[in-house]
Amino acid sequence: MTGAILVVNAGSSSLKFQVFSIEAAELVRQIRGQMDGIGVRPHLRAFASDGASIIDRAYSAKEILDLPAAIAVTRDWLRELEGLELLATGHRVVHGGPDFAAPVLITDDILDRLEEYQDLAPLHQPNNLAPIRLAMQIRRDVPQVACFDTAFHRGHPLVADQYAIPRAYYDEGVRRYGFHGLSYEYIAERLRDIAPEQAQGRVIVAHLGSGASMCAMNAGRSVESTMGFTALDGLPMGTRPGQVDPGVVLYLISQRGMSADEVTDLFYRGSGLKGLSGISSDMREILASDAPEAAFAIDHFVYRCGLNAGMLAAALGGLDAFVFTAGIGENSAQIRARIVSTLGWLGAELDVKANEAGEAVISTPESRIAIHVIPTDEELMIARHTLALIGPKPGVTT
Ligand SMILES: Nc1ncnc2c1ncn2[C@@H]1O[C@H](COP(=O)(O)OP(=O)(O)O)[C@@H](O)[C@H]1O
Ligand SMILES: CC(=O)OP(=O)(O)O
Ligand SMILES: [Mg+2]
Repeated sequence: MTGAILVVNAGSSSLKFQVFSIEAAELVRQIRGQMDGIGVRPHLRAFASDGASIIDRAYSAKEILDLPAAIAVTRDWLRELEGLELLATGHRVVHGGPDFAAPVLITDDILDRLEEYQDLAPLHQPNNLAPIRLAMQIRRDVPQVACFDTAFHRGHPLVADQYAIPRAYYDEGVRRYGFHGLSYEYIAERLRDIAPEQAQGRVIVAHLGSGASMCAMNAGRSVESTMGFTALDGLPMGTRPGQVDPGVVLYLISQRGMSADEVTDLFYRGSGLKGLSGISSDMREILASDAPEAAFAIDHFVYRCGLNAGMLAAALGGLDAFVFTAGIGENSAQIRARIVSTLGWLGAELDVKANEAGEAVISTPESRIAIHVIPTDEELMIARHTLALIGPKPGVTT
C-alpha cells in the first residue's frame, strides 16, 4: 500500500472507521469497520476490501458503555495497522458553528475554536475532538482534517436559517444549522449517478439512524433540515426527543427545579425510543420486543417521520423522490413500509416485495414518487474531502 487515509466517524451509538489507500490519485477502500450498539450490545466488525471479515467481536454493554470506551478498544485494534504510511486522518466533526462551512486542516487554534461547540453537541463533539487532540499529540506529522455535519446545509436561505427571536441571537450564532450533512452530501452524489433526473428535482432524504433527521434537497442542494441549532430537533431518535415545545424546557427548570445538566441528560440520553419504550434506544431491540411500549415507540417514530416529511415537502413545493438511509432506513423493511404509508397523500406507492427484498428502488412503477434505499457512506465523503485538502503527496503515484 502506498499511503493511506484513515477516517473516523463517531456517531451517537457507533464508531465507524475506514482505511483508504490512494492509488493513481484515487481512493481505494482497504478496510471498513464499525463498533455499533455502544452501551446496548456492542459489536466490533471490520472487513477487508474483498469483503473478508478481519474482526467480529461482541462485547458486553458494561465493557463498552460509551464512545470513549469504543474509541479506546478500536484504537488498540487499529494499532495493528501501524505498518501503514498514514498520509492523513479525516474526522467527522458534528458541529462547525457559524464559521466552518467547509472541511479544514486542523490547527491547535481551530481545535480550540471547535471545542467551544461541545455543549451544542454533547453526544458527539467531545468524541469527535478527543481523537484529534490525541493524534495532534502523538502524530504531529500526520495532517488531521475535520469535516462538518453542518457544512452541507450552510447554503440555506435566511428565512430557513433564522429562528423567530431577535436578530442579535442569529448574529451570535443561534441558527438552524442542520446535521448529518456528510451523509446527505454523499446521497446527493449517489442519486446523481443512479437517477440523474430525480437528483435535479425535489428530494427528501431520511437519515434514520441512532440520530435521525430529514433533509429537503432541491437540485442536489440542501434547502431545509428537520434539525436546527443542535441535533435535538426534528424526529425522535434513539435517546433524543426530536421536536419539543421550548415551554417544556421552561417547565422542567422553573416548576420541576431541574438543573441545566439534568435537562441536558433527559434530552440527550433519556428520551426518544429509550424514553418512550423504557426498553432500549436501539431500534432492533424495540422491533424484537412484544411490549406495548415498544409498539408505541414505533408508532410515535413513524408518525413524526410522516409529519416531518410533510413539512419538508411543503418547503420543496412538492416531491419527486424520497430516499431512506442510515441504520434504520437501510435495514428495516418494516419501518420503511410504515413511513411510506404516511406518504400516500403525496402519491407514494410501495412495492412490497422490492421493499422486503431490500432492493434499491422500493416504489411501484405507478408511484408518483420514486422511493430509494441508498446505503450512506459518510466515511467515503470524509476521505474525499481529506484527499482534496492534503493534495497529492510525494511518493503517491498519480
Ligand atoms: N436490521 C435492522 N433493523 C432495524 N434497525 C436497525 C437494523 N440495523 C441497525 N438498525 C438501527 O440503526 C440504528 C443505528 O444506526 P446508525 O446509522 O449506525 O447510527 P449512528 O451513526 O447514529 O450511531 C440503531 O437504532 C439500530 O438499531
Ligand atoms: C448528528 C447526529 O445525530 O449524528 P448520529 O446520527 O451519527 O448520532
Ligand atoms: Mg451516524
